[in-house]
Amino acid sequence: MSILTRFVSSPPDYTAWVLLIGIIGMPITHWLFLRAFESHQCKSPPSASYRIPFLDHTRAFAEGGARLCQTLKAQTGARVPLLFDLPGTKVILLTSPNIIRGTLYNTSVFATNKLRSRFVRNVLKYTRKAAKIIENDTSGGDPRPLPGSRVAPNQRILRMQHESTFELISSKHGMAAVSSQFSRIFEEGLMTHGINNDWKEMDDLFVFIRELAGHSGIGALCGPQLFKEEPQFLDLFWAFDRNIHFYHMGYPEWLRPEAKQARQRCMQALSRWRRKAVQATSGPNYPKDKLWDEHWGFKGMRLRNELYDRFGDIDDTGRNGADLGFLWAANCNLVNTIYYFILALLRDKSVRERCLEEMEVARIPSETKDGLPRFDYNLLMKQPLLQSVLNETLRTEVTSLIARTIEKDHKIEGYTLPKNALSCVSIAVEHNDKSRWETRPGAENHPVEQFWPERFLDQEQLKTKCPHQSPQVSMKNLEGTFIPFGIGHYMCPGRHFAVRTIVSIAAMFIDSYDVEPKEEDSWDSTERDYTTFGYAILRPVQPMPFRIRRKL
Ligand code: HEM
Repeated sequence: MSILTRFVSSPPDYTAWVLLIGIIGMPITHWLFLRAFESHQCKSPPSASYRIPFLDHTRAFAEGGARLCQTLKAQTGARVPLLFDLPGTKVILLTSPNIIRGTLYNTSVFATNKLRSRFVRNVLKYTRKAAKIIENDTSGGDPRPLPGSRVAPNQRILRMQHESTFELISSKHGMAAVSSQFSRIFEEGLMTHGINNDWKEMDDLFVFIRELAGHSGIGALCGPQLFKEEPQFLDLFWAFDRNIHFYHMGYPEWLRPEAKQARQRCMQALSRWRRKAVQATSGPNYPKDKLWDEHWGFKGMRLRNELYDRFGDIDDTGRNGADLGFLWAANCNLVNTIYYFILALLRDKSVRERCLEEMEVARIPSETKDGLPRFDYNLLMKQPLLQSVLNETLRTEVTSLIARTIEKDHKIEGYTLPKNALSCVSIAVEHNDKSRWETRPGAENHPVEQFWPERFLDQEQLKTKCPHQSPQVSMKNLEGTFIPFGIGHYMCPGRHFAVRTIVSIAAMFIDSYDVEPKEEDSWDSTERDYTTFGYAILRPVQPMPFRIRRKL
């Protein structure tokens, strides 16, 4: 009897049937058993702490600012993913280096496109169709598309933005061009204040630096024409920055007319600026290789406009939004970091003097008429204390939230992160985790809340090994813990430009000017205005009246 006939014989051949069911059923049973075992092993993330269920978490994310900061910081040190159950969305807070590395590097599961799309629609006023282009681009910014992505090469808007803007600003020549324009505008601005060898009293150090650095940041990227189109641009820009959470949440504009007006006027000015730049540079004699000119500012701004020509759905409003978004990303953290870094150097005489010694190593002859100093940037950046103070400034001040959507169920450290939830890493939480920062060698007596300028110096080398050698910066065990620019594929594309610019500006300023607070204790205020928490570095609350003079 053939095998097949044994299944259709009468009476039935029960042995054959039992064998067949066993052969097919065993692997299935095995698979089901494994699945059940795995899901039993992988728990759902526990809920983040709250006082009033549901309400506390919803209110924190809806309101943002100080309430969100408090709610997130209360979870510091959790070491497991924590769930915030919000109406219609689950947000999973990811903490600890293992979990952060295991998620943010995994770009096929932890994606940015849907969140970017929401941001450009709500904050930057893209049309639905234009936002869809961003949403559909799952290919990432690298030359090779991310695994699993099938976006057509001519629809890879992220890649094109990387090529036109981010790679250019990170390149040796691009970075030097924009950074030197930044310094030029900053120094010209300083000169207009007429500060000489006599003390001059001023109202607020933060406003003073922010004006100078804001003009420089926007002028270095867009050239001088934008401020001619809208002399109030900087004030409107900072008003836009203050309202970023309001826009992002999609609240109706009529609730805050000043927010509506600030964004509208910024975008109108950008529209006029771009139209004029196109007109002035469309002739055949325009030197397209120039990295910087008076019309476009940075070449990347012109290339961005040309790239949008390839996307019919990105109209004038979309381009205004795209440019405003880029200006915002470039300046919202940079400008305030310059302020806090300069403040850290001014506040502590011993640190300032040691940093001035380090700067001497990098000094090069100044050729400028104003006598302002010049430094070799590469040498400046190698100076350990300067690096440590800058890192400590970034550690204590950066508050950004790094958000992704979870594209499929993902298991990590015994927990299942559910598909369609939102994952979120809080830089402020990671930068304030005592269990990681206070256990570093030599850091036991330096609480995370404290600004400790030497935190990033190798304390072991300083104290035990070679106390006579000049100190080294140590980033040991900080991967996934110190993340001011994010981590992984979507890390900040402006980070090299930012560091170079911050250090150059601070060195020039500290070397050339004496600055004193009018009221001694105002130097130490750590009070912050939390309005931009999660998006950008916070502003100080108290004005800081000061006196300033050119060094003798
Ligand atoms: C102290 C200064 C800065 C800090 C602390 C900072 C921090 C960050 C962080 C945390 C992110 C999010 C990364 C992620 O989602 O994984 C980011 C994104 C970004 N940053 Fe920066 N940034 C700074 C300066 C700059 C500058 C100077 C530029 C431009 C010249 C810039 C351009 C951008 C852009 C365009 C993005 C979005 C990238 C994307 O969509 O993939 N940033 N930055």
